[in-house]
Amino acid sequence: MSSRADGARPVRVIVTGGGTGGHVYPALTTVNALRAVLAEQGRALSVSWVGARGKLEERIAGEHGIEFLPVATGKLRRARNPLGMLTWTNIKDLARVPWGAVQACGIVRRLRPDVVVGFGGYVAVPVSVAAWLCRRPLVIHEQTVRLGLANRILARLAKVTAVSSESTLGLLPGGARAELVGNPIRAELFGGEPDRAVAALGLDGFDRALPTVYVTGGALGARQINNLIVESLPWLLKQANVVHQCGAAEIDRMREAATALSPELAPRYHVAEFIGAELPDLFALADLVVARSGAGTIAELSALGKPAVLIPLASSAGGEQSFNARYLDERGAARALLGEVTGEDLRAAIGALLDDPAARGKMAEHARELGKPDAARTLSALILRVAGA
Ligand SMILES: CC(=O)N[C@H]1[C@@H](OP(=O)(O)OP(=O)(O)OC[C@H]2O[C@@H](n3ccc(=O)[nH]c3=O)[C@H](O)[C@@H]2O)O[C@H](CO)[C@@H](O)[C@@H]1O
Repeated sequence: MSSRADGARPVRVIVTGGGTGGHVYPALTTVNALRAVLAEQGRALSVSWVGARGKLEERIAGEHGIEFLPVATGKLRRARNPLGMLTWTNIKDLARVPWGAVQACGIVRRLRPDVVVGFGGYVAVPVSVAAWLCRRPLVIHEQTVRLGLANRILARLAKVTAVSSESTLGLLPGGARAELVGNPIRAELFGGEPDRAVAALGLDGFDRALPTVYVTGGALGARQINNLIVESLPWLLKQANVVHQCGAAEIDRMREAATALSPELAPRYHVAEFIGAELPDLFALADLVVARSGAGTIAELSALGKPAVLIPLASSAGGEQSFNARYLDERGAARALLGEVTGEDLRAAIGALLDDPAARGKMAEHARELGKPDAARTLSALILRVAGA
């Protein structure tokens, strides 16, 4: 097995990771950046994505012409049943991990990648272990400020753990090598145009003299945020237009709630289950964002310099979303609403920012200071260095 990529043939990379947008989009963005960097050097990329069957990564890899290879995977849960014992599901999931590692070993042996890059999610565990067992160089990317459970284990096996935030550097286990790169975000997010969002989403009823608030619950939507917004809509729409991404499971309930709005306010409200290709333009249109504080969302808000009110998912692994939200809040880059959030809390936070464009401007500036718009290229350079390319 050759240990270094030579100049003549394509650089062979296995990426792995998935489950949610927070892992999948950084992986996709990095593949695109690797392709671009290598093309500038007149070289090609040969890439395979190892993920879990039926999850977001399979669809996204397919849509972007990336070879997809499935392996078995299971959730590594810390929580057990109330008696403190492992449940049957825990045991089944645990048993799938070594089987996934056996499958992943077969893939790594066959493809002989120059480097394996893990972006987190349960599926990254067996594939990263396989890279280590087969002595292929491993790079781990951590999106969150806190180090996830899987990546804390895998960091010891990796040549380099690439982190998104400076404060993560101190959290790595002894012996692990870390470099700060940021969290890769899709290049197209930087090219948004407000007027295109109005046309693409059909926002003709919006009052363009008023600010626009973009509400997002993360790729799947967030019931808590949906409830808070529905309760606050009659107040909010008097002073702003609202685009509300609510998740597929809640779209009917949200449309039903919107029928109660007065004819004067209703045209200022647009609800969607998911924002696809319109996202760059919508970010450009938004004067304020109300969001969950998943790592992908906060990386985007920072890189784009968007003022935000963050409502973290309190039960995210290790309270990671609360940590993210607090991190931005302490740096003046967002307003975090922690613990039990009431409609009144949300209205106070939104109202303070809508009434004060200068405060929004300052918040946007602080957000931009934390942003790392070059993360994808920095990470690509690191990956190619580890690959010996
Ligand atoms: C519930 C859960 O476990 N969440 C985790 C998950 O976040 P999750 O994947 O839910 O959220 P993130 O904020 O990290 O990423 C969401 C991504 O989806 C995109 N998007 C969202 C809505 C939409 O309509 N269109 C769209 O494109 C966002 O722009 C972003 O790129 O992985 C993150 C990264 O490890 C973690 O920080 C989160 O705690």
